Amino acid sequence: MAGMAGTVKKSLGANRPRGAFSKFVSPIPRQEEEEGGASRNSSQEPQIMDERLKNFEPKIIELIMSEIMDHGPPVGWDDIAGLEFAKTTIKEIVVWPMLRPDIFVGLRGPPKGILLFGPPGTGKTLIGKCIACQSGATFFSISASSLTSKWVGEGEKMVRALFAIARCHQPAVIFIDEIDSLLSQRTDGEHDSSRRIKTEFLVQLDGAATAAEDRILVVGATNRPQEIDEAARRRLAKRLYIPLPERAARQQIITNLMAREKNQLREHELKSVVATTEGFSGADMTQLCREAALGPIRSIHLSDIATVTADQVRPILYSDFQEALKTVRPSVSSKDLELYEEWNKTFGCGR
Ligand SMILES: Nc1ncnc2c1ncn2[C@@H]1O[C@H](COP(=O)(O)OP(=O)(O)OP(=O)(O)O)[C@@H](O)[C@H]1O
Repeated sequence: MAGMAGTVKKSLGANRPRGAFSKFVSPIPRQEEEEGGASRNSSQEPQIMDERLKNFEPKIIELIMSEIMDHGPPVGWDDIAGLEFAKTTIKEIVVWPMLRPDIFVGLRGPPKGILLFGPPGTGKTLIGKCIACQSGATFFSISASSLTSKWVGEGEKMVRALFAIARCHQPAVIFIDEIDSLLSQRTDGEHDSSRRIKTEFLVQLDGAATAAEDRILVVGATNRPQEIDEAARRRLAKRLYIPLPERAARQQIITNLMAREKNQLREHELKSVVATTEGFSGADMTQLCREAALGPIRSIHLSDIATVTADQVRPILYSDFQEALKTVRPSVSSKDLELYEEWNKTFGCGR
């Protein structure tokens, strides 16, 4: 994962800038609460340790709160260019039900798991985060490969603790990147530990699905949907294709990014960049803009770089984009795209 959703340092138990529905009570004491606790009226303190977490090691809870619970800046629907079908579907099937659980009951009940699939860098993580922000939910974001590699031997416990903490912070969105590495259909040669993590994950997913009152949504993201086995596919009932950005979306990405920079990109020049970037992902577009933004800096004489003032730096020009296009290439091959289209036709829930 890259970009705005991933760059902000996460801090332990910090309050998140969320919507009106947001709520956050840290289940572990914060530093100042421990230190200053004696001098305050302790009867007015909220109950800090949630009963439901008492069987988990504080170390694991702390790890999840600091590394997995996301406290970054909020993401709105307008920050995500294009993807109108996916955005509309998601608002209807998950965001509204999270905001109005009273009317989305019975047949209108939300799915407990959805799958976002498509090429890398197309905004899957942004969508996951946006769902959480727009529904006032706590956002937990984890890469499945870190469950199997980073926390060797702890993966299973992590999964259990993650769902338990999410249950204490409802509504909650658990975003699992590279979910294919957790739910792959490969069985031979599969390590015992990864099989146990997978089993635990499916148990937790089923648990969340049967407890109708739990407002926990699992959002899985993958660039390799064909690796996901049938059992997991069935549980992630809503499967949405997140394709490469179309022309209008590519234009919006450039416009949004350039709005914050000094530039002299004219309308027809913008259109020309958009036309030449067919096949670029959202992440490629962002990379292109970053590269073009370096153009004005590169044009400064090396001996002046230490003394130049910010307003002496020239605006970003069309020629900077032309130069950037020589080095930034699309990262997704057309062969890969065919695979996604094919999988979407067979298993996707959409157009
Ligand atoms: N549709 C989009 N609108 C705006 N920005 C986008 C879009 N898609 C991608 N980006 C840009 O690319 C960056 C990477 O996107 P993101 O992490 O959401 O992709 P992803 O699909 O989750 O990729 P991966 O599969 O590699 O994790 C974003 O932070 C953003 O800067």
